[in-house]
Amino acid sequence: MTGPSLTKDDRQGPGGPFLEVHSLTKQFKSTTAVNNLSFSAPPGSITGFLGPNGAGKTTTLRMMLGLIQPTSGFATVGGVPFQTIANPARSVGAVLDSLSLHPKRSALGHLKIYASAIGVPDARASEVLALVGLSEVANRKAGAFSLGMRQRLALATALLGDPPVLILDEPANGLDPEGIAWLRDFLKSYAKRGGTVLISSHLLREVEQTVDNIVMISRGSLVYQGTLEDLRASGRSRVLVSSSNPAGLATALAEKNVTDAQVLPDGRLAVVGLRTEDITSAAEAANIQIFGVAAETVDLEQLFLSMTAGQFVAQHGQPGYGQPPAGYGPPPGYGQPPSGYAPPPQNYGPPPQNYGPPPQNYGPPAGYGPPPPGYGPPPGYGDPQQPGQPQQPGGGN
Ligand SMILES: Nc1ncnc2c1ncn2[C@@H]1O[C@H](COP(=O)(O)OP(=O)(O)OP(=O)(O)O)[C@@H](O)[C@H]1O
Repeated sequence: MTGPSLTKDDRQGPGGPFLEVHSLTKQFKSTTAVNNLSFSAPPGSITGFLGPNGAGKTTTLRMMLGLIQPTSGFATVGGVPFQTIANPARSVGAVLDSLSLHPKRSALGHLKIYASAIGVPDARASEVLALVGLSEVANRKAGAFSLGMRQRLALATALLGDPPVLILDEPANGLDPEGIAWLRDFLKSYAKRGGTVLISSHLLREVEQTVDNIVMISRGSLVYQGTLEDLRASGRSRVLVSSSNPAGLATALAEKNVTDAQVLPDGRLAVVGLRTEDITSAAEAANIQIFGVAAETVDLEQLFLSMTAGQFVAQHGQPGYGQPPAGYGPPPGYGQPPSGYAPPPQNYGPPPQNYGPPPQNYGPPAGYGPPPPGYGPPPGYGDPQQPGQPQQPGGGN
């Protein structure tokens, strides 16, 4: 990595620049796609930018790269506003859309064209092909490439300027498990050398093995920013207790300083932070009979779905949801929100009546299936001048 064209007093980490977003907002007529969003991606690590479909990820990335104009707010690389960076392709490598290739042009030929456009020597084209493992097919026509090979070629294009920052929109889309494993290793070694990586996904599971940090959004607003480790810790196990007196048991546990115990709609008490044997001994001491105890672990995907569930409530227009109750946060019984958990947006609706702890076979919330008819990129989405081209930052609005 040669380093970007930034000034000396840039916000640099030990190995590379911070990527930062400051109060970004984007309004498309009546749609607020991104709402006062701030976050940062530190160098030397991989940050996952997560949110359900339509949450505002692509819009955010496009604003960060100067491809569309924010309604307000701005993004910086190493402390420098993106628009003022002298040679953006050498500072930030980005892949937003799937690559549009001339089918008769070879992979090497394609890269040479981009190399000359950003002013790097032709030899760099062969170097990046090697980096993404495509040297053997350098002269093969791109029209015959699989989706996975096209993804690699798009990445190679982003790497041409040897940038210290990579921004990839849903890079795992269409990759088989082997391709995902390859991408993970590639990004990890890039970050290990000091690079700053931001990758978006609508599936936490897809990037769980790859990312170090998480920025989670729902309906354009931040719901969590922090380490994956902290998010995991917040989804820690709980114990579900059936007893003769759930409220009495909660009181008995509170006397032992366990305040994270809540009575569920089915009458069981959900307790976080105490071992089963400690719960039963507290029950015995309080003369409460225990009928059954079940330990439950919440997985990350469940947590992700519960933290972004408000988006679906709003999107699918379920009736009767007014303002959120005070202090609305993650579902009851799931312990304290993770340290980076942000308060829900103002217009975040309350959970549906039956919203509670996810059942054992908890799946996506209702409506999380196929998008409603007609859902898709809105008209005018994308860059009309260069449909599907790898995004060379700094384009028009
Ligand atoms: N050019 C546009 N004109 C009008 N609305 C838009 C435009 N671009 C995006 N939107 C709307 O903004 C919201 C956020 O869209 P965006 O594509 O940024 O979400 P996303 O999180 O990237 O979703 P996905 O994972 O499906 O790509 C959506 O409601 C979308 O319909």
